[in-house]
Amino acid sequence: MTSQNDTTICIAHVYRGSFVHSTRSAAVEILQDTVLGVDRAGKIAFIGDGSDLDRLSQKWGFKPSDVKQLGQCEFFMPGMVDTHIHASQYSYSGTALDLPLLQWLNTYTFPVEARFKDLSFAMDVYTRVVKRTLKNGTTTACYFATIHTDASLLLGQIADKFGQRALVGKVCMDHNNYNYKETQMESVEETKRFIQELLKKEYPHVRPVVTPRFAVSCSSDLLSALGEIARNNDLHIQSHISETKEEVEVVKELFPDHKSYTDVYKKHHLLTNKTVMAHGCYLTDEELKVFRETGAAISHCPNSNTSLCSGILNTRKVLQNEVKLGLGTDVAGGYSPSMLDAIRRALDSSKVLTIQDPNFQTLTFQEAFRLATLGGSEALGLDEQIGNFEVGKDFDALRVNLCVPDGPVDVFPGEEPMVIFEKFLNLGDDRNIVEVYVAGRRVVPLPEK
Ligand SMILES: Nc1nc2[nH]cnc2c(=O)[nH]1
Ligand SMILES: [Zn+2]
Repeated sequence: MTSQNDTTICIAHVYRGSFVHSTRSAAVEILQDTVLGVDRAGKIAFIGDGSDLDRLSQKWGFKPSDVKQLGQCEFFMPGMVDTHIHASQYSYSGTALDLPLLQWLNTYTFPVEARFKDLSFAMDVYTRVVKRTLKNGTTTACYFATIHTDASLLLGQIADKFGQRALVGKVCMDHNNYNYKETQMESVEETKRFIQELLKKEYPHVRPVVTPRFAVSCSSDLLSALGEIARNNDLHIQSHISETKEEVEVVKELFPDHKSYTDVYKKHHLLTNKTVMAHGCYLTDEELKVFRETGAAISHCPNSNTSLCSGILNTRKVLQNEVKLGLGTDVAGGYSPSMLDAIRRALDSSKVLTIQDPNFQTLTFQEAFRLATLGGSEALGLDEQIGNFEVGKDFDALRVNLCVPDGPVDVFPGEEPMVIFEKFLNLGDDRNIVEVYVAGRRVVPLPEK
């Protein structure tokens, strides 16, 4: 189906059925019996009412018989955005959750990350994490790799091959107690090489992100150099902030001339409207104000925060301060690579705050869904392109079917669309995510072999 209309847009696919998404004004909007057309470039060309199909087909030059009709238990939702995931930690996800952060890094994380010097190990782990997250509905991932440039480039290549939208960061760190680190000069030179080589590939949906690991493992000179690289190349930045109390204390000792942890990043030009900082459990109101002013975002990683006993992010306070907020799995501090898990853990951790203070306004499931989709796109500065179903955005979408044979969810007669949707968020899994699209390309089911 490739006919042209008078605006010369070629419609590649048309879908009819229910579409569930967030908008700026509604955490969840359910569009029933809706028709959505995707053009050859993978962008949403039109959205209309099912009753208007004949007029739409004439206007856009497609045959009504070419329309793909969704089933009764099916709907489309936007692809999920994992704003913080360590691809290099995927091999031990689901294990090693018995130590606090700084000990956990030295005991489990650094020895595994050091292995990515070996490109065949990198190939195996990175292929598996990209496939696993795609199957679970992550259409966009903001990845930490390791300090190794070639393995980090390989992650970009693999994301491109399987069609995942990705920001990929070569990790930078020039001091810690362990033997897994670079000199400041290596870190800077290799970051420049990584950016140059990744951009040279011209992958349509894979971009580099400047990645100081965190202030604990980076010298002031390294942080400054990375801030400058990001500015000179107009790049995204990612790091960690205020995840644990102990870490906040260490940063105070390392950077005694700075007002706060946030101030350390701000003074090194690392807080911009393309920055995403993971965790932020212990940020003060004053620090949140700096986030809002700079346009920097927070990635809320609730599974990790609980699994490493790090803390609880007060998401309500972050939202009230109008700081951009997305969700992250933070594999492997978070044990699950699934963004559905991140939604559930975000709800759980918010409920814990309500248990502690009954006046605390618990996050709703609709709000958690928004964080996993549109919120994530805002946090990564990609909301002009992805995050919901708006004409002109890329078609990044999950086709969800709650009635798959032997699936994890039972649907009963007469259940309302919002109930079916809530069941998917709380009970669904990858068996229900029957198709995944990134920029109009179907990437799940995964290619055979
Ligand atoms: N959760 C988590 N926090 C960090 N802080 C610095 N590095 C890491 C990491 O790999 N995981
Ligand atoms: Zn992390």
